[in-house]
Amino acid sequence: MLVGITGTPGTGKTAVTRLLERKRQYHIIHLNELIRKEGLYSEVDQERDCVVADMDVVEKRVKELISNSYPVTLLDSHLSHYIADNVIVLRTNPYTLRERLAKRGYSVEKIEENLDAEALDVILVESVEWCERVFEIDTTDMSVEETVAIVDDIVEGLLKDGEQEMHLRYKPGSVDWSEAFFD
Ligand SMILES: Nc1ncnc2c1ncn2[C@@H]1O[C@H](COP(=O)(O)OP(=O)(O)O)[C@@H](O)[C@H]1O
Repeated sequence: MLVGITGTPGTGKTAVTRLLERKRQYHIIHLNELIRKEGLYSEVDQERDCVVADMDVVEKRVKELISNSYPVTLLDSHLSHYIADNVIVLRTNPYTLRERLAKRGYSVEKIEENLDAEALDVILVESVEWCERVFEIDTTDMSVEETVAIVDDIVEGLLKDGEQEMHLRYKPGSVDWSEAFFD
């Protein structure tokens, strides 16, 4: 089973999947690294300082890499919802996100673009459009370990057909930054 861990940059996808990697419970693909390492992109966006992934090629490569030795492969990327049917969307309050992205040295424009995307639920909406099952976690006041524990619970629910309960608890649309951010 392929499960995407998606979300706006800075919401914690890498921190969460790196910690999960240490537990060796899941096969984990860090998709952005793979795209750069294997050149799975069609162009380089100089202005945004990023690459434009060739999603057909990327999807094919991910399917090749899915390991039969693990029941679950986690796909870490803000693009994972274009590939996986099950996705967990990590959310972070835009004010907290601003601090995280500023620490990364992002330009003001890049920070604002990402904060708008988070505040407007862009990745959540795309996920609901593209994926069969979508879960949403507000990680703002959580530790990485707490987020990992919830991801574990959701994946276990998916494996045991117990996703209904998880779905109620982490249903998409439960996070709303509009009041906090647009007042
Ligand atoms: N509850 C949390 N879940 C995930 N990351 C968190 C959490 N709280 C704080 N963080 C921190 O936020 C940062 C998120 O960065 P990163 O994992 O690279 O994000 P992304 O991969 O989504 O771009 C990390 O420094 C991480 O330690």
